[in-house]
Amino acid sequence: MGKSTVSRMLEQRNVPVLDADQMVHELYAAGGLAVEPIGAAFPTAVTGGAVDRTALSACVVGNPAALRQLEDIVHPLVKAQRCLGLRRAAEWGAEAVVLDIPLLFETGAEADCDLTVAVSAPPHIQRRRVLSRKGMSPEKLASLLARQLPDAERCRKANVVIDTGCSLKETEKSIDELVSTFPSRTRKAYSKVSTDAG
Ligand SMILES: CC(C)(COP(=O)(O)OP(=O)(O)OC[C@H]1O[C@@H](n2cnc3c(N)ncnc32)[C@H](O)[C@@H]1O)[C@@H](O)C(=O)NCCC(=O)NCCS
Ligand SMILES: Nc1ncnc2c1ncn2[C@@H]1O[C@H](COP(=O)(O)OP(=O)(O)OP(=O)(O)O)[C@@H](O)[C@H]1O
Repeated sequence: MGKSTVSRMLEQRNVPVLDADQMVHELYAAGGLAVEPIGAAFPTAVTGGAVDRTALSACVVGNPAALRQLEDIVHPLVKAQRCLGLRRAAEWGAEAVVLDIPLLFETGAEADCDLTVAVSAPPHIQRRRVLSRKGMSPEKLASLLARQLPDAERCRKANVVIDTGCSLKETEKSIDELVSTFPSRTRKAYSKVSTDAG
């Protein structure tokens, strides 16, 4: 739907973003906290001390119970990382942080949010974009979509909907409008931290 693209646009405007998918990547890398429990639950999914996403996908795609089992391992670890990120952002003086979460309403994470934003595109555009990706198949798409709220319901629940069924330039404009509603200290604080961090 363009969630990561919108996240990048927000970061370019100096808004701090905590990206759940990226956290999962870190948790699955060698030394990551998810490697051991995933190895215990799905032995074929760990190779060379890291999670092999293709092998893990094969274990959970088309198997809702296995996907839930995986989520029970991963989601608490992601939540802990998120709390750490939020604490750090508060120390920096950020007044708002964007949480980029694929399963926001599905996991109840919206309870931690003051404002919710759904990134949405018409189904035929979503399908075309997703299926053009390496490693994606109609079966995998169906399996992941089955776990997600229907788009119309997600949009109904969100406070703001960003429609990405348009040009990137038009989406940039929507993001400018959205960011103009955020507290200005968020942007200033984050620019300072980015500089401090080198
Ligand atoms: C199933 C896995 C191995 C597939 O990995 P792969 O690299 O092939 O795909 P990727 O992670 O990019 O996901 C593809 C799309 O599915 C979405 N998605 C990811 N996990 C889930 C899930 N549990 N339910 C529904 N959609 C999901 C992603 O946001 C993305 O849009 C991976 O997504 C995973 O480990 N998921 C479980 C962790 C999870 O729930 N992550 C999302 C929120 S923290
Ligand atoms: N107007 C638009 N807004 C956002 N993305 C667009 C737009 N037009 C085309 N795209 C393209 O659609 C794709 C969206 O992919 P993106 O990774 O952002 O989606 P996502 O929802 O984060 O998916 P995932 O959660 O699977 O990573 C990108 O290749 C992006 O360039």
